[in-house]
Amino acid sequence: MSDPEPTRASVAAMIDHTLLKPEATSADVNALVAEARDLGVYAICVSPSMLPVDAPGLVVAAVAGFPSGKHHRAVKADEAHRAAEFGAQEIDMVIDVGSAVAGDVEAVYAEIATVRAALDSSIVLKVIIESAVLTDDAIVAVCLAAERAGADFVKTSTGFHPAGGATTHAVRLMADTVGGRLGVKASGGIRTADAALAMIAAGATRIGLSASRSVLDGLPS
Ligand SMILES: O=C[C@H](O)COP(=O)(O)O
Repeated sequence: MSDPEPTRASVAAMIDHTLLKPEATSADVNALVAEARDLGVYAICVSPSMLPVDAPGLVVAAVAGFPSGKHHRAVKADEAHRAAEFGAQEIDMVIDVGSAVAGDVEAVYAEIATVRAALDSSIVLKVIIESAVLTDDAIVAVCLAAERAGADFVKTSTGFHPAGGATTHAVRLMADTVGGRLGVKASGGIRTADAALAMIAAGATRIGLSASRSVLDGLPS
């Protein structure tokens, strides 16, 4: 039997409603929380400096090593640990993409494992791989390293890289590699309902969006 057609509510339940702009203020975060409630999304995702966030009923995610990933692994681990202390239930960490490009998968594994070790096992760890700058082989290798290091999700993109964000090709490859064992989060540049539905059809189990309202407004209720 085929899966039921996604609805506004079912897609909302997969969304991390995201605000990661450098110029974001506390008032902007409060507005994000209010909109998240109104839209019925799963989680909000913010920068760690904006924690704690008063958002009862919503999962709170924060990023680590964002957006470049060019932070020492100990810094990412400390940032993730502190974010969890300040209420984050999920951490979206950026890998050192250069290590992945260079084929140094063990370096990528080591930094993910370092962040994982800094977090209670109840904290969901998502690994941002910046798929737009990786070859297919590198995407597969990094996804397998993330699984080995104890990540819960692999995630396509920061949304801040000039090479681009999520593609259905990358999501499908990531889902084919670790789907069913790890979640797959599509994020970066998803602006329409059709784009979100294409990501879900390709295997995404979570969608990261700053444009949550306009995406959901394009779906049937
Ligand atoms: O991590 C999530 C992304 O930053 C969201 O990107 P977006 O603003 O292109 O939706």
